[in-house]
Amino acid sequence: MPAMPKEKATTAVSFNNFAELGLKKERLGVMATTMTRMQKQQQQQQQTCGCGAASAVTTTTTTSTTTENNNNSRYGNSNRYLPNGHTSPLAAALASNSSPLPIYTMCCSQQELHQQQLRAQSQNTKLYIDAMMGSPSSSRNTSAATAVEPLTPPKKSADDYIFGRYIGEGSFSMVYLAVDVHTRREYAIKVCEKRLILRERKQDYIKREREVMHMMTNVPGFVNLSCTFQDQRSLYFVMTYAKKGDLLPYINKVGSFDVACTRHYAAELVLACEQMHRRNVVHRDLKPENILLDEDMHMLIADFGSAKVMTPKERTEAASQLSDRGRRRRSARSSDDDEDSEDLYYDLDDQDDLDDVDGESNDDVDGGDEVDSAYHSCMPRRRQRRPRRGSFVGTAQYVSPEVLQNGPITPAADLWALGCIVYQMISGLPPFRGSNDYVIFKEILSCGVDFPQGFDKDAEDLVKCLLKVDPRERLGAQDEFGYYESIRSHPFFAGIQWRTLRQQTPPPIYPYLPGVCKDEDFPSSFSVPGDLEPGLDERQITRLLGMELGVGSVGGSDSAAQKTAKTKNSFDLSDAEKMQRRQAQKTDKWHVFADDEVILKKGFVNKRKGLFARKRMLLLTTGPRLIYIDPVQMIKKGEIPWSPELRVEAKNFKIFFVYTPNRTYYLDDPEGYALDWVEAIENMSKLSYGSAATATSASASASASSLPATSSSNRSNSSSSSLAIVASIANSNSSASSNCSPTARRNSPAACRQQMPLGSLTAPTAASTTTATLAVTSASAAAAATTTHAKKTASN
Ligand SMILES: Nc1ncnc2c1ncn2[C@@H]1O[C@H](COP(=O)(O)OP(=O)(O)OP(=O)(O)O)[C@@H](O)[C@H]1O
Repeated sequence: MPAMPKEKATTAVSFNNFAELGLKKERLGVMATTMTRMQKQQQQQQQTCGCGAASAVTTTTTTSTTTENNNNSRYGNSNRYLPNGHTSPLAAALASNSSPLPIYTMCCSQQELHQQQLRAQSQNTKLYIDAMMGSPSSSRNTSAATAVEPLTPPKKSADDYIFGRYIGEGSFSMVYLAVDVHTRREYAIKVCEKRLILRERKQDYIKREREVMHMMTNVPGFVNLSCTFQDQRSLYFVMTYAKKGDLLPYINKVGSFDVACTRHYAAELVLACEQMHRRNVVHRDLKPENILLDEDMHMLIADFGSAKVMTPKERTEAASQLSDRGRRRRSARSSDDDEDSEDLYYDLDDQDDLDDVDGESNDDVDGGDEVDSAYHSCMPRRRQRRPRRGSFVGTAQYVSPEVLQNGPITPAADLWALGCIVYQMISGLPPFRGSNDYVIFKEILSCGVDFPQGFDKDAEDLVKCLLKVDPRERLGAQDEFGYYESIRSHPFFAGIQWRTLRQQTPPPIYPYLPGVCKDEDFPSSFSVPGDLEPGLDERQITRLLGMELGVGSVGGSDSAAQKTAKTKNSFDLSDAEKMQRRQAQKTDKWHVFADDEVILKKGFVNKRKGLFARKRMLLLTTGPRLIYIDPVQMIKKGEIPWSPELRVEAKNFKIFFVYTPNRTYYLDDPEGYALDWVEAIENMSKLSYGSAATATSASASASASSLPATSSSNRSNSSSSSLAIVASIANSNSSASSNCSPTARRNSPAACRQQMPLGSLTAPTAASTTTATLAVTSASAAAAATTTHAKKTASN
């Protein structure tokens, strides 16, 4: 999920590293003993080497598919399960790791020696991973010897779960939905490949994630870690399954949330921050992708790989460092005792990789434009990662200025992220955007936040209070430890019942469209376009009622092309007609964007994403395709993907929505041809996918046409929309995931083979519900708009 390299590559694990890792004392002690034993054995082996050169000996734990159960093994409370009185599975694992089997003992050349040392180092690293997760070999040995076998909980292994489907992937992990064969409970199981962890040197990351997940298990609002185990190839984290996926696709789908919805999720995030911070955990990578949603649409915070667990001393030191205004980032670099201090340092003076600072990606084939480009850059995926000389913990768009400047890490870093996320929920995009990290970082340090028109004023104030460059000035930073009174009492949160928040049903996800009034069919801001001809002739009526078939809403300058288009009302063109039309449109300046297809309809629209809008020329072609073009730069910006699931809905004469499985496109035709567009797109859909694709829509349309155009009907439209949004995202999640990705196949062919349909795992009616709901919504909205128009015409 996170796209940025989160940490400096750790050196191969040596004994000294353990101390840096801040392991608990007893664990450190046991590890020390083990490592000393290993070193001694190596020395002994070296002594047996007769050539005088130091030869390395590697050891093996004779790994097998035996697994080690760490179930319920939170340190300190699970001793009764552990063999030989060890205080943790880690200790038990390490202590029993005392009989490594020598693989070889041989005299060797320097080169061989080097290779052997590398192998030994890697083996030590492996042992370290074993130690983190509980060593399989050690557990086997120990359990054989132990007298307390009956107290050992049943060992878990991959065989205890049915792996249902692929959910997603991280840098070195795959996450699957699985069912415990004994309890039938669903879990998300993160399977981390040891090979990749070693290669990427992510041992610390994994250790930290496990440690913090343990700390946050059973805390409301967090993904529980049910158990961990491992086999020869992988480490397994068995976690709460967050059924509704992460927050980002929801924002993406509706563009942005309405205020009630934003308020609720922001409040849940405040509670989560309180829970973490009172445990001295700073997440450091809060972002919509790391906010998962449970079945009831409540937040579950995940992904603690970047988290920092602060000791009280560190907290005090950070606080005092914060007050030292004269401290500059370069001097901080040498003195900071944060284990990640070098990782955190991002050198903004480094011009080495400042290519494309002003560049803008035009190659957005996924249906994006420059807003989307910014958006996509806000969702840095792994493939967007670039190796850097200095890196940092977190994700570019949400990283706080003090993290960028290598300042002391305090919980206020998460409050900064909270401000970014509130901004994104309301507006659709994070506050700091840019074509590359450098631009984003400059934006962050200058804290130049623009609030687009329509941004809720209380939300704006809250965001401004949270996005303070000086962490001490951030709202909540001076509050009582782990209780953000000043945030809770901000006017934006008025009405929030904090104590029962997680028991309440979250508000449905409504798009936030200040231009679309929910209580009237025509927003008061509607103004008649100046370039329309006066009168109410047949053509105007047709335009107003949206009955004109297949004729484009073309601006004045394109009226010739419009006349050409008007000659055909049907999209069902013969080959000869197509050829003729193509010939005729060659003089049209938009023709070059149509890839030699016939342009059936075209017109300027404002394409909205959250509160942001861009003017675009929209083309409907015989493809069928919906292509949008930047009319200033004359660049194709993207396409709305066609599929049988594509649906279209008119909100009023100006605004229409195009629903696709993964995104809703909010389009605003300033000339008021929204109903034309709906009609044309539906016609094209019928033509491409048969009447079945639109049959539901048509029948719903017939029945919905008798619906009164009241505000309540509008509200129910919105409600249907939002339900559909949840259903369709959940559905698209499952359908997208049900296809085993290439990476999944590559990494876990067995798991992919196991992708059997698990009846209890899927929501079989989701697709049909979504389709029907959207169709009804579309039809009733059109009916509402038409009826109201008729009323207005009559009154005129
Ligand atoms: N408990 C869970 N329930 C449902 N989905 C999950 C769960 N945990 C992770 N996922 C999903 O699985 C995907 C991969 O998650 P994972 O934690 O492996 O990687 P990541 O955190 O995205 O990336 P990285 O490991 O690089 O930080 C994500 O898309 C995430 O939304």
